[in-house]
Amino acid sequence: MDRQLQIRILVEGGIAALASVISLVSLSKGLRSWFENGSADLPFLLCCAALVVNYVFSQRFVARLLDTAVTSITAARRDLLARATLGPWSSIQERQRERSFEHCQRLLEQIGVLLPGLSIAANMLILTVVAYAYFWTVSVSGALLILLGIMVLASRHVHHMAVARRYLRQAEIAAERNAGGVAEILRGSIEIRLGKARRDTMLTSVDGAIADWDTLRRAHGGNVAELFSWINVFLVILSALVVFIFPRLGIVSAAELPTLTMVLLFLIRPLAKFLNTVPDIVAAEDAARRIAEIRAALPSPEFRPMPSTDADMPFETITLAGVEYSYTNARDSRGFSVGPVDLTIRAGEVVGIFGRNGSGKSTVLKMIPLLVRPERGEVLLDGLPVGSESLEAYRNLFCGVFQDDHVFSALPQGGGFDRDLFYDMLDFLDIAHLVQVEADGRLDYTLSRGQRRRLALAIAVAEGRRIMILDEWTADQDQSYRQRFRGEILWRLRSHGLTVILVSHDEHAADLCDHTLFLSKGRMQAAPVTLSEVA
Ligand SMILES: Nc1ncnc2c1ncn2[C@@H]1O[C@H](COP(=O)(O)OP(=O)(O)OP(=O)(O)O)[C@@H](O)[C@H]1O
Repeated sequence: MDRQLQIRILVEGGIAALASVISLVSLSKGLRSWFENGSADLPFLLCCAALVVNYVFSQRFVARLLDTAVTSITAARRDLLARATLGPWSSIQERQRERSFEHCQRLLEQIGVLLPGLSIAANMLILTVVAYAYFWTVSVSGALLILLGIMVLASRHVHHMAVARRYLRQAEIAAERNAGGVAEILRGSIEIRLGKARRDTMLTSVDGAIADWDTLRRAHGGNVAELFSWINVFLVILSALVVFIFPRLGIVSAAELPTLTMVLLFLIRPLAKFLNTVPDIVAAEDAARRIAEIRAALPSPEFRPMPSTDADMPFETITLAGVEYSYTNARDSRGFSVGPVDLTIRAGEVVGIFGRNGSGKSTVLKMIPLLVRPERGEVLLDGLPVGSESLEAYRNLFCGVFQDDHVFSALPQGGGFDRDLFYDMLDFLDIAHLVQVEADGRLDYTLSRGQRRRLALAIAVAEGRRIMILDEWTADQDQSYRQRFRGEILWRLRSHGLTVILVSHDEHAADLCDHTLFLSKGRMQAAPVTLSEVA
């Protein structure tokens, strides 16, 4: 929030609160002079004018505060979206596993729900401060005594809020464990239903998190209830002090008592409202702190998106020059290293990457479109390194079907997507009768895993890019389709002018490639006579 806005909010809140107090004081004065002299036009007029000012400014104050908070939440949501779409792929994968994005969205939602109450509480706080300031004009000693009481209450508040913060934080961790466990149960819903031991283990773990959340939230409820009791007792003592004790001690005069009683009654309402909102303020403050922490740990966008990118950018070669990448592994101090790898991909070629499970094929494949950034070596496009300014255009050369592929619920709009070619590909891949495309591009289908990968291939082809990446596309296909892939499908991809980079365990696929790369334990290996010889 910029300083000018802060000042504006404070001034508007201050004017609203001052107008409230003026309206009350003038009403009290007006009533007194009406009873005593039978006329009180001026105070009543003042009261009405102050009420109008109060109406206008408190509305402005709350609306501006809400507006500012909503603007910050919207900015945070857009920032998360930018990081999710433009952040480095490998870090996003990592964060998604930690469910940071989901968590942030939930916290933002939580703040959104608390916002109206918080804005009104802020208005109440200013009102309380102004009403209290009025006390000083009537009785300094009375105001000092009230200050003493407020300080005692504030110390209880600080204590209870520290406890509340601790409970809320621990409850949030338990809720996260619960959500993570339920998500895992849903992902493994088949295995859970087939194995009692597995189900019992998961249930014990998730139920433990539920029990922890239950205990912590109950403790939080007890703590908040105790604080509310303190607030109630304080407000009763405060009223008794001002109305009964102060006049007897001569701290306020009998003439001032009606005005003070009115201001007091008026002060108690916003004070109670504000104090009761404090747990929500703590919860919102805690959520905002967690959001700030999560956002600081989330990777920033890798590049500035371009207004438009040439979907058909020509290229001649892509070269991996001595690229290397290492995974650190908490359980294995050696981790896993891939490279150095040298590979040149020429436009129009079919390039195959082969090797056993865990030999680093997918890692090399992801280094080609720079989804995984090599720690050493370079990726060159037509002999030139790909800088962050050309990263988006470079990545736009690629489409593909990856091992953990995702078929979006709707077809891409624009960007060179060829609907006719898509329908043609559905037909070519024998799934046209199983896929329905709605008028708005949404896809409606029920497909087996192998068929879903055919749909992913149809979409990728229709996207009209220059390079197709296929990571073990045939792994889920039946024998006849594997054969078809080696013949017809690969031929069809070539006929569309596509450069194909494929990872495969299929012995026969190597024969169809113009260029091959064999990997063993992350290192390049000379071409073996048969694939089973790859070490
Ligand atoms: N995100 C990661 N963090 C840590 N290690 C990883 C990660 N991804 C892969 N690895 C490790 O890197 C090695 C190579 O993985 P990669 O997926 O590149 O192999 P692959 O040859 O494609 O295997 P497969 O044929 O089974 O798909 C594996 O041993 C794996 O443990």
